[in-house]
Amino acid sequence: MSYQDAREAFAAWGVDTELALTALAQIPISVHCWQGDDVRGFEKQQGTSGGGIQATGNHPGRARTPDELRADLEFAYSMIPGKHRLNLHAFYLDTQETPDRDEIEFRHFAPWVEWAGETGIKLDFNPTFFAHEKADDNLTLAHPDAGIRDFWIEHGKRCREIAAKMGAAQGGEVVNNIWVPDGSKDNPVDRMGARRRLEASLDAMFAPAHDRAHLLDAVESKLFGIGVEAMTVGSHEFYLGYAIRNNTALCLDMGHFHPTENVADKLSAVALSVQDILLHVSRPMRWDSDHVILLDDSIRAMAQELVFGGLLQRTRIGLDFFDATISRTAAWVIGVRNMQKALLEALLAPQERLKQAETARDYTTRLVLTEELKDLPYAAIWAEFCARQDRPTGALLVDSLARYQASVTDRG
Ligand SMILES: C[C@H](O)[C@H](O)[C@@H](O)C(=O)CO
Ligand SMILES: [Mn+2]
Repeated sequence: MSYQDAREAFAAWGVDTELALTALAQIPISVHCWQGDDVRGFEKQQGTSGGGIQATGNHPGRARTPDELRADLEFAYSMIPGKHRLNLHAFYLDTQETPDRDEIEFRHFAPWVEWAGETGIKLDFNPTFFAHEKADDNLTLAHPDAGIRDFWIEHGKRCREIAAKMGAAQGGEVVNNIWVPDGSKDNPVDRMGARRRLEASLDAMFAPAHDRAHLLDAVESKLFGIGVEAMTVGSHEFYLGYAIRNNTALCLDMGHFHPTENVADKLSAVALSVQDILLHVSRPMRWDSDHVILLDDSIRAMAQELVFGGLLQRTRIGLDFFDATISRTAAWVIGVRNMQKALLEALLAPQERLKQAETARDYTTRLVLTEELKDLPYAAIWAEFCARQDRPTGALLVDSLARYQASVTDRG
């Protein structure tokens, strides 16, 4: 179907496709660097992946150096319409030096900052509280040993400083998201002690003030991980309270709740108490398995809540998945484009009409509408969005992804 025909089909429902296309072009997605190398990072001394997160698979083409990762990212962005961001983890530093986590500085990320300036791809940041000998027992900020807590507090402080400097360099806000793996494999007897230690460590880490225009602190909760099945210290309730008390952003990772929970439903609930929200859009399969996101009901529901709830302005959309069984660059492209497609569908919905039916308690009309809307020609609008930004769709996309993958398969 042509764009013009599709545009008329939506106009018949009172929807202006041009407005939707303009809105979609303004939604940045923070692409997670760690899909490119299976969450290994570029420190000279490598630890285990740790923290209950693990990429599985051995597809050829893993980025082994910062240059390879940047090349892969540039290719991925060239397949994705719109202007997006890069979410960098601290252990992706790019330097010949070997600073420990409590010694990293802004200069260790200079090549990334330079690249961001050249490409216009702005950075977000994350401290790395895993893959390190001082995190081997899945305790960092909540560790009973004050020396280990201090080590990680220093890491967190330095990351906040680095992120704030990145923000100053790129002229805007950098999200610095904190996730710690801390928890307990078996039933603990002093949950309160662990949570008090985590709270005190976070307080110490957040004590230095930074310009809010350059730094947005976020905290990420989790239900459980491999090796911390009995308790995660930084649970949802813990961080929801912490974010409210301390005015930080709250990060909701779609893989960090019970598999039957509807994470989209949480957006409007937490938005009443928390100003800024960060999403880690992911696809858990039976557990926090971090599969590449599909254009499925969970993603559609998330996008609809963002749009219908008027939450786009105060939500930063980041992705979090890593699959080493398929082309890593294709994984990025598929995942980001699926998030965009879900947002486009939500932007193309006759929102007021749907809400009117619900307010009038006319649930029959609401149901007829939601089901009939599924037949609208979204693909033609998406194809137009890609065409206007010179991005491929369909067979052309498949060919481009395959060609790039073939060019990196001989990496050792
Ligand atoms: C690498 C990320 O920081 C990590 O995936 C974290 O965000 C997470 O979700 C841990 O389960
Ligand atoms: Mn996450």
